[in-house]
Amino acid sequence: MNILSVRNLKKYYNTGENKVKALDGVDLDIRKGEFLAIVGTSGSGKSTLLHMLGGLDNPTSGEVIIDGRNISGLSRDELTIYRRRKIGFVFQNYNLLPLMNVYENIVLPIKLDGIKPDNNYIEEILKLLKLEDKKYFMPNQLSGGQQQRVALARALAIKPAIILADVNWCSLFGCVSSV
Ligand SMILES: Nc1ncnc2c1ncn2[C@@H]1O[C@H](COP(=O)(O)OP(=O)(O)OP(=O)(O)O)[C@@H](O)[C@H]1O
Repeated sequence: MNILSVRNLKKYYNTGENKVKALDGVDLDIRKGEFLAIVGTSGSGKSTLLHMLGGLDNPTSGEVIIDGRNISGLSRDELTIYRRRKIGFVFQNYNLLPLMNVYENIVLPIKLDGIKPDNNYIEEILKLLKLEDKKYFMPNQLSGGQQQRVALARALAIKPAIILADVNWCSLFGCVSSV
């Protein structure tokens, strides 16, 4: 079963005289449980694709079907709810709320939905991501990698249909950096 399908997806940006064809007819099928990494040079359209898949921006044309539902047909309000329940996002800058601790950040999307968090499940995720001793730490007390894992924990906590992660190669696979 396909959990995500994309049909002839286009995104053209019009900036004055210049038209940028960031996506020009993308087709994609991803099955349940499948992991797909999209790699490409800077400016090749990865973030644009991610935004279209997550319903964060409207495509020029084409369809995005998540878990059997064509998100192009949803109203803004329906899309907000669908996104919160079905799609886990991990943004490149993590988007953690600085005045909330690790636990509060993780359960925020669940609480926004008016649902009581399943604390046993949250504990499982914290353990899986080696964050159990950081539960009450504030984001600024965490390393970059720990912050990224909190963002992943928050994405997992809603038990989403898909997770969309905008991560860089180094933070995923590790690389030597010099300052
Ligand atoms: N809001 C916008 N208005 C106009 N052009 C845009 C806009 N957003 C992105 N673009 C253009 O679309 C193209 C794709 O950009 P995008 O951010 O998707 O690339 P990317 O592959 O994610 O790059 P990077 O790896 O550097 O983050 C670029 O040429 C960029 O200039």
